[in-house]
Amino acid sequence: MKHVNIKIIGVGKLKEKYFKAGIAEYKKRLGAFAKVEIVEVADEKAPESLSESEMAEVKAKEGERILGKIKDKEHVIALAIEGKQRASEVFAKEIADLGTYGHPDITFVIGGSLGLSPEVMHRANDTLSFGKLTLPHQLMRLVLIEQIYRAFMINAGRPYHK
Ligand SMILES: C[S@@+](CC[C@H](N)C(=O)[O-])C[C@H]1O[C@@H](n2cnc3c(N)ncnc32)[C@H](O)[C@@H]1O
Repeated sequence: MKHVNIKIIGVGKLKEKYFKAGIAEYKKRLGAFAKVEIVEVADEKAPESLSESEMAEVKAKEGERILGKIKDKEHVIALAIEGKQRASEVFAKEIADLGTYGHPDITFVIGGSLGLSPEVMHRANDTLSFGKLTLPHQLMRLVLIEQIYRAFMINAGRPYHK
């Protein structure tokens, strides 16, 4: 498989030590296969009392920050509950194919507590859903990086994936 560059863009600073430790571990493991960058953009305050238009505003502001971190050449995969689900083996092959067929810069985007803006969804080349369950965006980073690591292990034919 050709070399690929993985970028994960998330909203807000990761606070919990246990998420940080898990992500650091998979980032280290993934480093054997790919360049990995984790980018955090600032979140907007989103109290319970926001109106529809205020919520759209929060997503739009966070979305602008996300888009500011994405270059034209990047293949963007937006994480969304209503996005496309696939088996880990299929996901692994997609990553390998992107590397092989000229899209080595793969960027995953995880929304904030209210989700991703329409502008970010529009920029995305693809979507990825982990099912109908809503995962907290911080935990999503950990689950995602494990699945990316799993994909590389599958592609390398290594005994990790069962
Ligand atoms: C707390 S969720 C946002 C929930 C928001 N109501 C929505 O529908 O997007 C924060 C982010 O985590 C990611 N996320 C959470 N659960 C997911 C799932 N099951 N599949 C894919 N992405 C998910 C998405 O990127 C989402 O924008």
